[in-house]
Amino acid sequence: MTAASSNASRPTGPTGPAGADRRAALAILTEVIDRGRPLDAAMDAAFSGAGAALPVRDRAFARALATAALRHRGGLTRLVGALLDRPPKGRARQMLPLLHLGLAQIFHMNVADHAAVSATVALAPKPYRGLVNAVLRRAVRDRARLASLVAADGVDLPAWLFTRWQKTYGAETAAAMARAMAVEPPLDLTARHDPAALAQATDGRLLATGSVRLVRPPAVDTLPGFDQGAFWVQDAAAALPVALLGDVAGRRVADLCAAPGGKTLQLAARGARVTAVDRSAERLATVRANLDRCGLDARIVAADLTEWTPDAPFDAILLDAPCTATGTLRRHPDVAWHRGAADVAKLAALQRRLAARAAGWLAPGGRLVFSTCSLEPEEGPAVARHLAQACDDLAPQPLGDAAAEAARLAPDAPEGLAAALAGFADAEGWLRTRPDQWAELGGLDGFFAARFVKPG
Ligand SMILES: C[S@@+](CC[C@H](N)C(=O)[O-])C[C@H]1O[C@@H](n2cnc3c(N)ncnc32)[C@H](O)[C@@H]1O
Repeated sequence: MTAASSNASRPTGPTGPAGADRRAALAILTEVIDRGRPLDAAMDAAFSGAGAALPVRDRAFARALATAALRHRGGLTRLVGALLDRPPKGRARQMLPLLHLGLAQIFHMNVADHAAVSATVALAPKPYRGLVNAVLRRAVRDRARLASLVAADGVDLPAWLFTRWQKTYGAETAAAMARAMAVEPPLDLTARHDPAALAQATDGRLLATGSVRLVRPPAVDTLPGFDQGAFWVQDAAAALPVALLGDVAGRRVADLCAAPGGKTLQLAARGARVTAVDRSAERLATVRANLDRCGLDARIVAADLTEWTPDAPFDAILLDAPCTATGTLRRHPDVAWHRGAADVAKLAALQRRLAARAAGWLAPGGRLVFSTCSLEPEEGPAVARHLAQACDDLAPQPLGDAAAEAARLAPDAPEGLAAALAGFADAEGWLRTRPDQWAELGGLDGFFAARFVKPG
């Protein structure tokens, strides 16, 4: 196991037929890599139909294995290159995902070498068993030499992304971000009412910002309070943009680009009269299901925001815009391989367009927060600057010190939230979180948020 291990290991519990877990992992990885399917969708597909019979323990292992193979894809590709005399051609290329799975177990998981090798070889079609066996055995034998080949900073990420991060954040921070991306993240929950009670009930850690953090959690729907809607899953950084809107109780609030709904739930739980807009009816069904589970309500509108117009202005607006999501690679490592530099430019243009439209829907005296889960400056500070320049009647409200932030928060905000927000301010006063921050607590997703006010 290398220093950047996912620490993923086999959970306890009954198992299904021999090899079913690794076969599911192979199906997931093949869907993601060969067919460009998002990891979550590929997992849903693998665990439905015949896959629904797979025991919880096998599912967890399949999920951990496929995720580790994607999280370390850059390094695994390099390892395969070093282990094969020449790149595989034609049908032999089909063995690549299998080799990645085998090597992920050997280098990044707590799996015994003999089990990693024999169970992976068993999945190979007969003509390729010898090849897979030879490659994996050689990997075990040469582990120390090979580990040094994949020890370089950023080796697991596609070059387009790591080079960008080095340019934007500097070599040291980019390396720390890449290291943080290689580690299995904790599970963060947002409480509907009482974060302290939720932390106690789930044996979690109450963070200064009010989120509850669980390291090595059981399945979410087995946690106490799930059926009663006491919480929803939301990274601690993803919960911050709503806090920037301050006290929303009784206010008309637009949640633009709302699905799957973490921020809609936060707003509704704080007493806002929420209009949640998203163009995906399918994803809005998840918002509705989560609202129902938590006993909350919101007006849901399925519409394209480049065309939709509200019938009256809003007291507050959150625009959590579509983005490359490079801040969420800890949970969605597939994103790095499905996106490229051209997507950054394309999505940044859409963000500018949506932000300018949203600004026109804000009532005088209202606040607007623009956010993305991207680490790319074009999808954060550049959009915020553009909005400030393009809209005469909108003023940026930079993050201040802890006292200034405390005065802007809702009266029942968690005690440590104002200081935490102040600590996340970048040089321009926008909110910027990075995966290497709060490392001792298990890290954070990368988020950007900019706050504006429309003078009354
Ligand atoms: C980053 S996700 C939003 C996450 C959400 N705010 C949350 O906290 O759960 C972006 C969303 O934007 C939606 N979207 C993308 N383009 C859109 C458009 N032109 N109009 C409306 N929604 C759009 C997508 O369907 C997607 O659900």
